[in-house]
Parts: sequence; C-alpha cells; structure tokens
Amino acid sequence: MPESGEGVSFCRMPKSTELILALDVPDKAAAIAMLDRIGPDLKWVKIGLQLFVKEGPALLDAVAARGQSIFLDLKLHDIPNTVASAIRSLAGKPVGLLTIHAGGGREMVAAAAEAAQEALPGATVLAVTVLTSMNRATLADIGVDSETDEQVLRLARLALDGGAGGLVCSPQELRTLRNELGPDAVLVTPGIRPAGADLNDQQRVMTPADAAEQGSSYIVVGRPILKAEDPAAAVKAIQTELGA
Ligand SMILES: O=c1ccn([C@@H]2O[C@H](COP(=O)(O)O)[C@@H](O)[C@H]2O)c(=O)[nH]1
Repeated sequence: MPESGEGVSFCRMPKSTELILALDVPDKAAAIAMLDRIGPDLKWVKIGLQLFVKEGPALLDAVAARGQSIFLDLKLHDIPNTVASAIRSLAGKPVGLLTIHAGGGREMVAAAAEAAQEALPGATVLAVTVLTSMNRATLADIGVDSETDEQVLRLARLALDGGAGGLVCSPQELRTLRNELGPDAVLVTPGIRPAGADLNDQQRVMTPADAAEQGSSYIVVGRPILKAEDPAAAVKAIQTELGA
C-alpha cells in the first residue's frame, strides 16, 4: 500500500526493473540466431504470437534450455472455458509469465488463474489492461468513453480481483498503479522506447530510465533491439539505463 508522510503521499517502488526482449522474429532459426548475437546477459525472453504460431510449444523448451526465462505473450481472450483449456494445454511447459486480456472479464480471469495454478505452477498470469498501441481516440472507437488511465485502472482492479498475478500496462500508467497497488504488484510495461527511437505503432511510450524510475517491474522491448545494428550493444545500453 502507498505510504504517506507529512501530508505528502508517495509510493515505494520495486527493488529493480528487469529487461524482457520481445523476440518478434519469423521462426526458430531467426530466434536462436538473435539470442546467440545478444549473448548470456539477457535473462528474459518474450515469445509472442508471431513465433508461437509458427513454431508451437516446442520452441519454449528450446529457449528454456539456453537458460532464459520465458514470458509467453499469447494475450488469451475468449470464453472462460476456452482460455482455461488453452492454459491446461501448456501443462509442464517452462513458462514464467503468461498473458490474458483483462477485457475478457472477471470470470475469464478467474478461470485462467485457476488453470495456471494447476498446469503452470510458479507462472504468473498477467492481465493486459489497455494495449500500448491504443490511445484516448482508439478507445473511443471501440466504445470506451474514458480516459486511458481510468480504463487501465478499472481493468487492473477487475483483473487482480479475479486472481491475476500482475498486469501489463503502458509506462504512462505506472505512477497511478503504483500509488494504488503499492511496491509488490507485478507491473510489466511494453511501449518502451530509448530516446530518439522510432515509435512504430506504439502510442503510450516512455524511455527505459523513466519507466524504471516510475516503478516498472519489467520493461518489454522489441524492435529497438531487434532492428539495431548491434542488438547486444542495444541490450547493454538499456540494461545500463535500468541501472543493472
Ligand atoms: O500492450 C501491449 C501488450 C503487449 N505488447 C507487446 O510488446 C512488444 C513490444 O514490441 P516493440 O517492438 O518494442 O514495440 C510486442 O511483442 C507486443 O506484442 C505491446 O507492445 N503492448
């Protein structure tokens, strides 16, 4: 819970911020080549839809065998039974973090959390709040007439109430969520761009250093590393920004 002193409210922060590489490459060969180029200093790798759809669950074992922890970013969003069944299909796989969409509702989140407890003990189910590629206008397009941070907070409360172990949000909501949830909440933030980097399709962004300062548990970075001339140097530069 937030602390306050002499009328000023402030929030304690998590001890450190870890980098997760979004391994958005076409296939296993490209994935392994990229991990070889980056080397052993990277602890966390995010496998998303592009790579998982192409290679299937066996890829998880191949990456884990290299000693890296896996964030499986499937953003599951379906009726509760289907989401729970998909998670049960992952039983025994080396997954440390797994995403579902908070927008699937409380029952879906609860079914996912329960299935993960059985099938993936030790994994944290993260609920995606509002995608970092969205803003006030694109939320309005889908009929959500709220400020982005209000919608993030609404979905965050629902997801944690339903049993999610953490949240995916943009770094721009970190201050609000830390104040609300305290230092122990797992807050994972894509939408990270080193100063001067191309935003691509991201809308709600922040630099690695600022996201760390605002209390991100894990930052997720893809294209600024994958497209860099020297991905290992890009990883090192970000880790240095994080104070690692
Ligand atoms: O709200 C979200 C949720 C997930 N992502 C994922 O993170 C990476 C970001 O990649 P960049 O190349 O650094 O933009 C990507 O895999 C997304 O699927 C997100 O961006 N926003």
